[in-house]
Amino acid sequence: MNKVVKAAICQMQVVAEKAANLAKAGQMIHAASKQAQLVILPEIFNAPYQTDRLAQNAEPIPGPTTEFLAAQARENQVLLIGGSIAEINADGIIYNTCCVFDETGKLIGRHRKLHLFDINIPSKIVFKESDVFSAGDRLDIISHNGINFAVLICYDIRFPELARKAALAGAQMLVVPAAFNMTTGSAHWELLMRTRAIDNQLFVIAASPARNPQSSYQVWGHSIAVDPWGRIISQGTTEEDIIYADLDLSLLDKVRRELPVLKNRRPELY
Ligand SMILES: NC(=O)CCC(=O)C(=O)O
Repeated sequence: MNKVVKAAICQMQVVAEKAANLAKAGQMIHAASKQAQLVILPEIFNAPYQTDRLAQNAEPIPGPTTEFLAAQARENQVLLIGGSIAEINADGIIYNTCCVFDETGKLIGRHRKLHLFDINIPSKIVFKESDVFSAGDRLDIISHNGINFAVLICYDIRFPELARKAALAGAQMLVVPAAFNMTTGSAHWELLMRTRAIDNQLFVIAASPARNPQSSYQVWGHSIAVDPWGRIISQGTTEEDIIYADLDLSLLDKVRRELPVLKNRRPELY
């Protein structure tokens, strides 16, 4: 296989007004489409990532935000990993959900966050996603134009079994809409993305929002693309920006051939 995928991460600043977030996402997707075929948005890109604001911004799928994303994918001819939104289903259950659209605007994949971000680090950060969200219950491999990938949403990346399951099911890349915070982001963001890439010898592409001083939840930023050897291909700062990365899928075969850790596993022992 010798295929280079041109990816773009839209590290957009998320503000209070949904219309402004959609407008910003649209501008960034359009700009990114000039150079990239795969475009990624961050977690909860259409509304503030605050537990007291998520339910009021929840939408059905299909709904206004996913219709907007479908149109963006179609008009800009990109494979669009639509960050995530608060999804409300017919029973009133709310999920943190990523939708993936192909270049015709067709919904080709959906991932509901599997691990809810409930943490309490005294005098640093308390966050309880489970006050609002219910957890998803499945992991899918999405295949499109010879690219196989899994979507993990933010906190999902901390669970090595999940990433391993995706790799063993054929994922060549983990795409991670995210919104790490200042405390855990500074400690673990880069390490986790690089570790999952090394563990599983695949690409990891993680999209954060840009930092917004007005937000109650301060994001870490530093959107990142990592190759199967664990090298950082490109990384953002805390500012709004589009981060580009060329993903040479032939590297995956090379790394797995030369250092065959996936083949050398002894799953019967652990
Ligand atoms: N939105 C999230 O899931 C945040 C995850 C996070 O910050 C972490 O440290 O994990």
